[in-house]
Amino acid sequence: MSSDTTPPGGAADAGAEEAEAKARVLVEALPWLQRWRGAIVVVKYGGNAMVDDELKRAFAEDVVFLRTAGLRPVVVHGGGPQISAMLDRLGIESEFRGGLRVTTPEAMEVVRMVLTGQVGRELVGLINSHGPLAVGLSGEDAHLLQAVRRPAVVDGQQVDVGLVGDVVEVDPSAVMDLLDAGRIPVISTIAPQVDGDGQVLNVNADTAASAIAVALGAQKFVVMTDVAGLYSDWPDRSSLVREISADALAELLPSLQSGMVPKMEACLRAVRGGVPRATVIDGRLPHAVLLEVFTTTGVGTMVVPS
Ligand SMILES: Nc1ncnc2c1ncn2[C@@H]1O[C@H](COP(=O)(O)OP(=O)(O)O)[C@@H](O)[C@H]1O
Ligand SMILES: CC(=O)N[C@@H](CCC(=O)OP(=O)(O)O)C(=O)O
Repeated sequence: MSSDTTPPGGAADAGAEEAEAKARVLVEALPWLQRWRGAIVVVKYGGNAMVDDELKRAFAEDVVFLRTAGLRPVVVHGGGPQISAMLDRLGIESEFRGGLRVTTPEAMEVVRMVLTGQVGRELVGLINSHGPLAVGLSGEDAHLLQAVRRPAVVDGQQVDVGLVGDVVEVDPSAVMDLLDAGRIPVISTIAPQVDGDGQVLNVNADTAASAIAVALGAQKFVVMTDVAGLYSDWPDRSSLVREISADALAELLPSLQSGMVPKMEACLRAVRGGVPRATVIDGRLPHAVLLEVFTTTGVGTMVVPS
């Protein structure tokens, strides 16, 4: 409240400036609220946002915000660090080859337990602290995902990595049912093996998320990571890419390394599969999802059709 004892240019002006800045932020969101109303947005939750308690809560708020603003968010989560921690605790060795976890039958039991029983449950709980919104499901539910076994590629050679798969079929009907009921589906990416007699496979969560985005006809696909986005000349920090076409990304892909490869491949597949926008965002930033969806500049690297 203003007071006649406030000096000119003092607290009253500062208060007015702050109010103006807040109003600007809200008004900036208006065209995006209009544009994304009713849109299915698939968010791959991962990286730091999934291990830091404050970032976890901020992410849950973002998803509830999206839903409340009339969008239809679908969350697909990873859990690599949590799987590694549990395997360690149980004294089960775990190594990655060509970016994929070598998955023995014993490790597969842990992958399933951690993704569906731990990471998924925690996220459902965080979202549901805002209301009865989130419902967790795994790729095993209602034929959501089906996969075939795949090898890793190391130095150009195929290497057997055990119970690891690639998604070949998505039946999104269970997810659509939940969306139609106003819920927020939270998906863990365990996939039954095609003709596998009940065998389940460990699939990369970025890749599975993009297959789900395509099958749902999502209008937007967002992948969280722990860097500001894609760098064309990693680790040169001045080479951050704000927007890239699918064709330019396809050209750049062979030169990329490590964890960025499945993320950018996932974005490329999503866009080539008909999703108009795929963005890699910095999950270290609190409320990165809100900033991406409701501001004009967005955050991270956006992949668009060529
Ligand atoms: N061209 C690049 N642009 C951005 N990050 C890159 C690039 N090449 C390699 N990286 C590395 O990839 C990491 C992202 O992959 P990863 O650690 O697997 O992600 P997450 O844990 O979020 O799934 C970044 O933190 C960065 O260290
Ligand atoms: C085959 C394979 O490597 N699967 C991954 C699945 C989890 C995942 O992808 O989690 P992030 O998104 O957190 O990395 C794994 O076992 O770690």
